[in-house]
Amino acid sequence: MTLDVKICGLKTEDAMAAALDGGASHIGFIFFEKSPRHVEADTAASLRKAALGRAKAVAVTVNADDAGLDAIVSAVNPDILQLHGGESPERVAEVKARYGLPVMKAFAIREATDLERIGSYRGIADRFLFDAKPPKGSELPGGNGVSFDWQLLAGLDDNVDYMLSGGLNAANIGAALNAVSPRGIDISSGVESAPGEKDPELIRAFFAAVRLALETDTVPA
Ligand SMILES: O=C(O)c1ccccc1N[C@@H]1O[C@H](COP(=O)(O)O)[C@@H](O)[C@H]1O
Repeated sequence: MTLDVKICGLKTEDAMAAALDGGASHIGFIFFEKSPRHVEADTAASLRKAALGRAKAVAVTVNADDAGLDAIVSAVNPDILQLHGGESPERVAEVKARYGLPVMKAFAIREATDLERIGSYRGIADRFLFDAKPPKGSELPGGNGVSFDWQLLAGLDDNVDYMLSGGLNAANIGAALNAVSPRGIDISSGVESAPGEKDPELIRAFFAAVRLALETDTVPA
């Protein structure tokens, strides 16, 4: 599978095994206490061992300070930091320099103008992640199972490296990959039986749907 696939919000060994056996290129751990997917650093450190040599471990944080990031990086030794809050370009640069790790910067998208913000992060963030804006009242900046209009990304130039995220699941991934050509996709609540509860069967079904989509002619090259 040349498309990167990130299964995010992993908390258990059986979910990790389903993600890795399915062919995940990235596995994500959420460090955000309000999330039902939040894990302590020592749990993530233990889980990530199974991914060594198989998938990249992504630490997902939201406006984390240096002390919080220090604790995560030293315990988990992630391959990538995903910054899913309102981190400025200067903060992204600071984080990259402090840890020497690639940074994936998340952006919440609802309308075309939301994409204008990526301009000041180009050359700083290593990759972008496009997620939907959280629904009103949600305490979570991500993991809401909400999609946005993928066509908004169709005009991006080819060298914008991004992961598509937000409300993806086995039923809609074919349409998503037919609409746009991300270098990676990222899923969390679409492979859960309840908030924060990953379902290995749904993980397997998602990979099957991705493979089917990639095999069909409808996916742009
Ligand atoms: O999943 C969470 O709880 C979460 C909390 C804080 C920041 C990001 C979070 N998840 C990210 O949300 C997107 C999409 O999730 P979904 O597939 O729509 O449920 C994904 O990038 C996660 O990394």
